[in-house]
Amino acid sequence: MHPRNVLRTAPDYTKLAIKYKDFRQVCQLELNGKVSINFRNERTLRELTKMLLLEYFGLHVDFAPGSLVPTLALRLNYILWLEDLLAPLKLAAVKGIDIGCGSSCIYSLLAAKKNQWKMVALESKRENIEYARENVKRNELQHLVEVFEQPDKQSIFKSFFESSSELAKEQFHFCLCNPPFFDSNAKNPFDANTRNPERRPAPSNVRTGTDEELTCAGGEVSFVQRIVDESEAFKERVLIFTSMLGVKANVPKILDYLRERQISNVCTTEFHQGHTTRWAVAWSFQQTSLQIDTAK
Ligand SMILES: C[S@@+](CC[C@H](N)C(=O)[O-])C[C@H]1O[C@@H](n2cnc3c(N)ncnc32)[C@H](O)[C@@H]1O
Repeated sequence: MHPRNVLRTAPDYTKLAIKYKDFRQVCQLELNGKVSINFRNERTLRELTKMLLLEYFGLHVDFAPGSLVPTLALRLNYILWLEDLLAPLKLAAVKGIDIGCGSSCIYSLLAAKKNQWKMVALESKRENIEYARENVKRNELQHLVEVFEQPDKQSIFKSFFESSSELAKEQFHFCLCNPPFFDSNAKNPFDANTRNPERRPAPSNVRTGTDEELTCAGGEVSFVQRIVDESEAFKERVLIFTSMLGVKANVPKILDYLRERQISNVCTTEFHQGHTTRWAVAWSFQQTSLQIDTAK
């Protein structure tokens, strides 16, 4: 985990269960008086994420029924990596784009609340847009986060930059993305595995999220390739383009895709959270060299 991740030290769930009633209701009390958490239960994960966001960041967040429940440790690792990438630029005010913010709007809320970054959160799913806007409002972050309704699921930046939004005229320092992972064209989309079963234990968390949130034609590789394509069209509008990847084997595919387009200012990283590892790629068309691999 990133050295600055507050969840590097395991939270005291027993203390937190005493403090938060809704979280207490999904905890199990062990014979030794400590509480345990069943990470395989969706409701438990919801209450856990809600409670951690409130405890560590004072954020009140709700999720659309059935939608993706984000794990906080991973989202924080991504934000902290972005902080590291941006640090050499010594910017007074940071502006970012969150591609596919989900119903929680978690990345934009964290970026705004933790770092006062100004965020545009793009989302294509109607219900997620409504929840995301409500989450921004509930936390009084409307001055920092604008949720933009993506009218075309095939579009990444185009619809936004060509919209009449005042923010569309601005330049952004970064974009981030947790792309839909599974391939909707596959026979059994959810059979795709993110891990090598011989080397890594089974995931401890239940999978959450609707088909629409988790799948797209071609899976995450196609989605990130579309970000690369559109980054070429909008290279002057965003300084550092980034995306997360759910599978290690997809990292070289994206690096090859970037290389084929002669995009050479590139770096990668790994996000470690317990048994779960994720990867991320960053690229830029500007001169400022990106930090090289910083596995956290
Ligand atoms: C895997 S979820 C990530 C949600 C959230 N960012 C998180 O990490 O918890 C991907 C999100 O992208 C949205 N999405 C898919 N295609 C999109 C597009 N072209 N533009 C904006 N959002 C899109 C989906 O509806 C979904 O909410």
